[in-house]
Amino acid sequence: MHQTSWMTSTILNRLSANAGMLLVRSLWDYCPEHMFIVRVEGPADFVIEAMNPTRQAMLGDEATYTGKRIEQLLPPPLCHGVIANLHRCVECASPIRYEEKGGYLDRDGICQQGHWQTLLVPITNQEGAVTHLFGVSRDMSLLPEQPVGAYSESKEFERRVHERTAELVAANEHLTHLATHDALTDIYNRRYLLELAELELRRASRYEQPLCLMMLDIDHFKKINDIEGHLAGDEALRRVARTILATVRECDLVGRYGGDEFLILMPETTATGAREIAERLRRTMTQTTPLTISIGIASLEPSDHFVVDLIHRADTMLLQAKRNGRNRIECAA
Ligand SMILES: Nc1nc2c(ncn2[C@@H]2O[C@H](COP(=O)(O)OP(=O)(O)OP(=O)(O)O)[C@@H](O)[C@H]2O)c(=O)[nH]1
Repeated sequence: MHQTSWMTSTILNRLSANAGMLLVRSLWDYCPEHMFIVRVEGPADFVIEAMNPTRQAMLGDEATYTGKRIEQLLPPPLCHGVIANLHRCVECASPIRYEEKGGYLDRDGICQQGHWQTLLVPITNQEGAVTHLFGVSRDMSLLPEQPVGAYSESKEFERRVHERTAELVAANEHLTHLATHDALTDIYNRRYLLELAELELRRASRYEQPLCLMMLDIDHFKKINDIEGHLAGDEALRRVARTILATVRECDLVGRYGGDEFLILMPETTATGAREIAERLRRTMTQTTPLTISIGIASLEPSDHFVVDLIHRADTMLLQAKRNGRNRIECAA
């Protein structure tokens, strides 16, 4: 098996367990390459378990990273590329090499462009299942120093390639943002939210975790358009989006479903928890804006196979909230 072949090789085989541990520890602590360990929670679900000091120096303290999922730490589209490679390594259950580029936030929260060459090694349990992935990444943005005066043309060429690559990466990120976000409110658009929601639903079903969906709609929104004009209507939609983002948790997925309807998918949240968040949102909306909202909540049931099942129940509850007088919350039992 790949994962044990190095253990049986010559010199390591002669080391005592303690010396072996010291060797691993020295490599981890002093290696100038980035090292990390990721826990495999599902086919497309990966949690950071550890990062060596080199990686922490670039991205932030271990405490900021450990226990977090890749998509919580890296912005799209970089996180999609990373998850795809992690998934590929789990699928083939053998080491893979790849290059990745993209924007990320450094330890000071500043957006940087990264370029890494990574070796990913699967770690299996006794049953042969891949439980963790060990990665070593070389930071390709750290180009080797060249002698002063020499290769100036190639340096200039490299500088232009870097500049061009950075422009392309930025343009690519911009296009990805346009394709995944609603142009008016800048929250997720319907298509992308539903795509993410299907993944969340599969994950929650598989691990039997609670999941709730909130559908909300502005009360008498048509009147704002009719009386104050469409620009005022647009501003009301942006305001609702901002209020939602400021009220829900970071891991909740917020998107515009269409018109004045918004969806909020809340992972690891029970119906009771969702009702509390919905009540907070309803109250904040009435206290900080001239608007009121109605909310329908549905929680994941074992018979749900697709997000549309949840949407259907949340929509029915929303309709009930409207019928029962608006500015209220209804939750599917
Ligand atoms: N300004 C603006 N209006 C929009 C946009 N998309 C949809 N609308 C309007 O949103 C309104 C939706 O109204 P409804 O949800 O059907 O009804 P309502 O007035 O909110 O009434 P209740 O939902 O029953 O409380 C319609 O007038 C649409 O024209 C948009 O992007 N901008």
